[in-house]
Parts: sequence; C-alpha cells; structure tokens
Amino acid sequence: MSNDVAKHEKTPLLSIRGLTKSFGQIKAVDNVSLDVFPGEVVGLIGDNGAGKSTFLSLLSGYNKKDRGDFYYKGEKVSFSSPRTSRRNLKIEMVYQNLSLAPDLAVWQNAFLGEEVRRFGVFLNAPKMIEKTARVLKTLNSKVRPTDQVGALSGGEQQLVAISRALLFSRDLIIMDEPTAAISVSKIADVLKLIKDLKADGKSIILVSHRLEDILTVADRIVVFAHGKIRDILVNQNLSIEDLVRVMFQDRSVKKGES
Ligand SMILES: Nc1ncnc2c1ncn2[C@@H]1O[C@H](COP(=O)(O)OP(=O)(O)OP(=O)(O)O)[C@@H](O)[C@H]1O
Repeated sequence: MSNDVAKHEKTPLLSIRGLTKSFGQIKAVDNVSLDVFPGEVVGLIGDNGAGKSTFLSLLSGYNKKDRGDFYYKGEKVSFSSPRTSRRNLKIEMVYQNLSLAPDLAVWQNAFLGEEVRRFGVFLNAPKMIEKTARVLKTLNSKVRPTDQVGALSGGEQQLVAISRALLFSRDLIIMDEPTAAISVSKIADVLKLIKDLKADGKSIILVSHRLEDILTVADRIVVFAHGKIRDILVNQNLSIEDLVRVMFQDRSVKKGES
C-alpha cells in the first residue's frame, strides 16, 4: 500500500496529499500522501537522502512546498511558517540540533518566542518559571527552570525541547532524531516520554536512524525512498531485518541483477 492512506475509523489529525518539493533537479519529496491519526506514533525511516528531513521541514513551515495540500482536523490549512504551525495548528517540532539557546535558562528556552507578558508588555518571569517547573515535574525531570541550557546533558536538552510541546498543549509533536545526541542510558527515558505523550492522546511523527527505537514506539512505520513513500508497515511482529529489507530493497535488487 505504497503512498497510501491507512483505513482508520477516526478522523485524521493531519492529512497530507500530494506533497512535493524539489531542490533544482532533485525531487526531495515527490507526491507524498499520508494520514496521521490522534494518539498515533508514526515512525519515519529511510536511507540517507531519502527525503525525511525535507518532509518534516515542509510540515513545520521551514521550507515551502512546491505542491500538495494539508488538512488539519479535516480543514485545509497552509503551513506558511513555523509560527503558524505552532500557534494555529499546535504542531511542535523537536529538531536534531534542538535549536535551543544555550546561554539562556530552561524557562527562557521553553517560552522562547511565546513569552507570557503582563499588560502585554512586561515579561512575566515568575509565571513562566512556575509553569516550566510544573511541566518538568510531569516529565519526572530533575532539571530546574533556572538551569542554563548549555550546561545540561543532551538528554536533558531534549526534555527542554519536548517540554514546549506540553507547555503549549500541542496536538502533534514532530521529532527529528531525538535519540541521536544522547547517551544510551537516556534513550529509554526519551522513548518512555514518547509513549507517555501518546497515552496522553498526542500524535507523534518520529524520524530516526535507530530502527530499534522506531520498533519500540511506533504504531506505523513509513519507509521513504527517493522522496516517495515506499511502504507503510503496521508495527506488528516486525524485526530490524524486515525494516532494512524494505529500506534497501532497490539495492538488493540491483545486486541480484549484476
Ligand atoms: N537545501 C537543500 N538544497 C539542495 N538539496 C537539498 C536541500 N535539502 C535537501 N536536499 C537534497 O534533497 C534530498 C533529500 O534530503 P533529506 O535531507 O530530506 O533526506 P533525509 O532522508 O533526511 O536524509 P538523512 O537521513 O541523511 O538526513 C537529498 O538528495 C538532499 O541532498
């Protein structure tokens, strides 16, 4: 069911239809259609250069699509900027490089660009610190709102990025390689967090090269190849070998032919 849409009883949170983006001659994302349902974790995998990051950048509004339509809760929408994605559509993006400001405190990062103000002018620091503390507690984190982000571990920084999704009650959280920069001992924490977010009804799109992480948390696994969806797999009784086989099937075919 390549480039297909799963049969589902619920209305999709996000429907993507015919999404296309080229860079010069390269079709980075080529006519991709996908539904993401409420409370679902969608794993996105594929070889280097398959188009995963470009696909995410179109959802978050960082790159402009050439073609295609988005429907959010059944209504046609545009993803014109990261701000629109966040504010209007309640989509939060947690990046590979995190895009946090290392010199600022945890609470300042958590509210970056969406500061709480008194009378619309003065920053309401106590309120933001208190809200950040509450979210960090929910995440079972020892990090304090006043800690400087640059002094935190990779895993803790990941938590700060994710805390934004909780602070602003995002519906969809897009994660690009959330376990790439953190120690093995912390990976289980991030995966548990993803499961908790799902249990809380959030939808998650997760890109990862760590196939074992994808198998641990994903409900469905979307395999990208050459800018297209090669396959969508329901995560039942799948092994890493199964995923590798689908990801690299063109290579094995070529090998067999030569
Ligand atoms: N800004 C850009 N300018 C030109 N080409 C780009 C740009 N961004 C991506 N590409 C090209 O688009 C294709 C898809 O790249 P993309 O980064 O989306 O793949 P990916 O699946 O995320 O790869 P990786 O797993 O290595 O991060 C590649 O051929 C890449 O070289």
